[in-house]
Amino acid sequence: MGATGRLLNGNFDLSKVLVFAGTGNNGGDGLAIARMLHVRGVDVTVMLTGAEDHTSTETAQQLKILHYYQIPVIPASTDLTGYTTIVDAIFGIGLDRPVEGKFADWINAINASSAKVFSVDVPSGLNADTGEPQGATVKATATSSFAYAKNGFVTDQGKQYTGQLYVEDIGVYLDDHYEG
Ligand SMILES: NC(=O)C1=CN([C@@H]2O[C@H](COP(=O)(O)OP(=O)(O)OC[C@H]3O[C@@H](n4cnc5c(N)ncnc54)[C@H](O)[C@@H]3O)[C@@H](O)[C@H]2O)[C@H](O)CC1
Ligand SMILES: [K+]
Repeated sequence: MGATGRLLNGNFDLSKVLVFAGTGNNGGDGLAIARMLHVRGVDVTVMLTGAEDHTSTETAQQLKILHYYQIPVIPASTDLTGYTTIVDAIFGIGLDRPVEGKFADWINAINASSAKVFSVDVPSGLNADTGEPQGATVKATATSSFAYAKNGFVTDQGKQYTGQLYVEDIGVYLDDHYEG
């Protein structure tokens, strides 16, 4: 069905959606979701955690498309007033250190907001291998994980962060490296 389909399935109030995006490829996936919601008529705003010229190649490409569609892209903030759904695309499997400082402030604001939270691939801050939070960690209403459910999602602790877990087929498999 795809992550965007999970958002469109009726369980989320899409009156005013915020995509909270990091500058890595997890953010790029969030930007693609923002575009797909926008073309379906959803009011979407993007908050970006870093500078537009410091994004990964794929994320830069997605940003270009968002600008073409004139989807608002604003700097990350802890003021999340008015948003009915927040798409968490800050960190995915590239998390490599504890979440601190302004990232922790943003994640704490997401958790404190009254909006439902939909995490892209991994709840930001959760170690996808162990299911241990690495500092501030998003508590999602639902998570769409790409290709397979990460090991950390099936632990008792990990489950508390993913919420409802969906696994999306993106055409990659664990045995992709085998020939024939
Ligand atoms: N790998 C695949 O098979 C696919 C991945 N997809 C998506 O890509 C993300 C992973 O993307 P990546 O760019 O490797 O990492 P992230 O976006 O998770 O983050 C990288 C970014 O964040 C910085 N960083 C890490 N930890 C911290 C921290 N604690 N504080 C501040 N900054 C931090 C790091 O330095 C990098 O700049 C995966 O989850 C999927 O969403 C595709 O979907 C395709 C298949
Ligand atoms: K995420």
